[in-house]
Amino acid sequence: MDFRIEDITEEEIDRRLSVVEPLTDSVRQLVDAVIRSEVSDERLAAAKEKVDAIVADLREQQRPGSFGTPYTKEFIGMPWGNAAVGARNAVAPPLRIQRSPGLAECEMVLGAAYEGPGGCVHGGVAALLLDQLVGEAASTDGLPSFTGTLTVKYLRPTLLGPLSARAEVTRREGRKTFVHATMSDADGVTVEADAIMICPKDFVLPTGDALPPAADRRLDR
Ligand SMILES: CCCCC/C=C\C/C=C\C/C=C\C/C=C\CCCC(=O)SCCNC(=O)CCNC(=O)[C@H](O)C(C)(C)COP(=O)(O)OP(=O)(O)OC[C@H]1O[C@@H](n2cnc3c(N)ncnc32)[C@H](O)[C@@H]1OP(=O)(O)O
Repeated sequence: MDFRIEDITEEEIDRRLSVVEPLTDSVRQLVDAVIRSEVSDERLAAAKEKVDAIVADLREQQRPGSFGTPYTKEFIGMPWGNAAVGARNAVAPPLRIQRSPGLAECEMVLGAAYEGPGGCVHGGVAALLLDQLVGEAASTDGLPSFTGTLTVKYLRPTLLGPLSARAEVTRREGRKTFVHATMSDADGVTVEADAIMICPKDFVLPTGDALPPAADRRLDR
């Protein structure tokens, strides 16, 4: 696992985010436009050439492998490649997660890129987002934890559009944290999930440093 330390200031994090977040948002727009475009085949083929040119430009300098999750020395996480919340990852829906001890919640608008059954949110996308939230709820207050078991119950179809989600720690038992999560539309809960989150045995940071107290850790900016 990649938890490298990158010794940069909060100002530098903000500067980097101010460059990459608008780019990521434009790529999200591109994904949505490709799905829903009704322009001619010729214009679609021309768009491919333009996109290929941008990809070639960006590939001139690439890091090997994935982005990983660097932390600053102050333990601010930069999970910018993360599939659910990565600031550089257009696959991740645009989320702003609010965190408080044992709780993580967010509002979002899921569009065409997140479709499963026609007009509805893909069940795997709902599970992805709830998995992220249960991880954050468990890790903001207590031990950093990985998902051991995630049980997802789809109560009724979740229509694409404005949604909210929430995860709350219900109980802790040693290294295990139990979390309950829901996704809701304007009419109430559509998906609920229960997770057993586990802090790995003898957890130490790869740097060898002791884990800082929960209050001093921030999952991102
Ligand atoms: C500031 C610096 C912070 C550094 C960051 C560090 C860590 C980062 C962690 C979190 C990051 C923060 C936020 C996260 C946000 C989102 C996360 C998204 C969630 C994910 O996307 S995460 C990826 C998917 N996830 C995995 O990739 C896990 C793969 N797996 C393993 O890494 C091990 O398998 C592990 C660790 C799960 C257990 O390993 P282990 O050796 O510690 O377990 P052990 O045998 O000692 O069992 C101890 C007790 O847990 C019970 N138990 C064991 N396994 C269980 C299971 N699966 N389900 C239910 N209960 C289970 C036993 O029954 C026993 O219970 P009892 O004590 O009652 O007997």
